[in-house]
Amino acid sequence: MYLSTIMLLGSGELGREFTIAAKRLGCRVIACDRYDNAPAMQLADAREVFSMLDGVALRAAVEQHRPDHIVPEIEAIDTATLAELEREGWHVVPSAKAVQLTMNRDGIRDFAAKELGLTTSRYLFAETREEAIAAASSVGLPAVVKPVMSSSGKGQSVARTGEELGQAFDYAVANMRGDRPRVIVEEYIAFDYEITLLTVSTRDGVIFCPPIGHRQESGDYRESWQPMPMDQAVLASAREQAAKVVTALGGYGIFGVEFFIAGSRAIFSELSPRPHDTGMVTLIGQNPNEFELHLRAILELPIPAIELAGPSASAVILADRESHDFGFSGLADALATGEPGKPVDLRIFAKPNTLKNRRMGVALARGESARQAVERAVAAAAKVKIEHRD
Ligand SMILES: Nc1ncnc2c1ncn2[C@@H]1O[C@H](COP(=O)(O)OP(=O)(O)OP(=O)(O)O)[C@@H](O)[C@H]1O
Ligand SMILES: NCC(=O)N[C@@H]1O[C@H](COP(=O)([O-])[O-])[C@@H](O)[C@H]1O
Ligand SMILES: [Mg+2]
Repeated sequence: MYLSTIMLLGSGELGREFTIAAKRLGCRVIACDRYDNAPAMQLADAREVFSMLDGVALRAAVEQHRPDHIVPEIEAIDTATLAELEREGWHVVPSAKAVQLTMNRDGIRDFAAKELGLTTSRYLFAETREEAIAAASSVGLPAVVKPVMSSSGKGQSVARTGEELGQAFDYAVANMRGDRPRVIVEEYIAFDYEITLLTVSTRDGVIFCPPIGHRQESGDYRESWQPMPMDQAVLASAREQAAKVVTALGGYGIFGVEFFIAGSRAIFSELSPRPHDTGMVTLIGQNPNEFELHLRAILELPIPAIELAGPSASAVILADRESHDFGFSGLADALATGEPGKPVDLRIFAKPNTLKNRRMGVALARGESARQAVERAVAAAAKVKIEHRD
């Protein structure tokens, strides 16, 4: 009855949109996450609640549901179990190697810089405060310090002096995920702008979405826009590097490849072997969107030319504090800002609780230029209010 059975490891907002795409094509979706009622679970055929870092529980869920495709949606997964499952014949998207290398910054950075020769910032890894401070002599100051295992900017800070490097190390270790106190100390790049190049590895070759520009605050994205107007030679360099890395990682699916653009250089930063949060902008302007592209690539279905309706943007809706009883207001005002040819739309993720700065939704808009689309998305997002009742 179903086209295919997909097990999602992680069930947040990205998994929710992926589930919608999969349901539209008649797939069966099993949504897994560490907490019940996660956004994708609300739409899936079945759910399993366990920590994705618990290899025993992960294997049990796979053996119970027997998915055709295991689709990671978050970074922190027991990748040793995924590698074992792949060896036993289960299909891990895009490949266990890609998931394993990208879970930790040290894995993907060394692979990109040393094995593939991509352009990256100068960097060193440190496991003690002293090593972090000593890294300044080769990396330079200011330097960005991040836990090797973290995402969405957690534990990340910029150090301007040796003393601050020590503090940045302590901060990274206090906010890391997992139990390996290891940080990357990397050269601070004073970039002109940064992009996500959504790169799709398909049965028929590698294809690219129009580049997405974004603005980050505290290591997490606030607005993204598409297309980012770019110099063609720099875009060509980013594409070449992205194609090289996704091909080397193996498997089919979409990858969010992040670059800093400084002058004529496209500097590779990191990559997600799955849809990217900044790529939510594709929900309003791009056809197929990033979730549909991921699904089509995984199922080895043909992908038509990627079309962009016009300049588009997304702006996040963040919570300001923790709450377990809350609602939303202002949606009508936000949606009323839509105009013919310049639509405005919303996604409310329906996460069961808020936390300070937790992303609860996103506003989407089109405009005459990317700049105008951003202004419209930001204005719509600002109209949506979270009403706390506790
Ligand atoms: N070396 C650097 N120089 C300048 N800015 C940086 C550097 N590294 C990171 N940043 C800034 O911090 C942001 C987050 O960094 P990065 O993507 O490495 O972290 P992350 O926690 O993996 O984020 P996510 O998982 O949301 O992509 C970058 O998008 C960029 O704006
Ligand atoms: N940058 C990675 C990213 O955006 N991941 C997305 O956020 C969810 C976790 O949200 P939460 O922390 O609010 O539970 C993940 O499940 C994924 O959809
Ligand atoms: Mg990033």
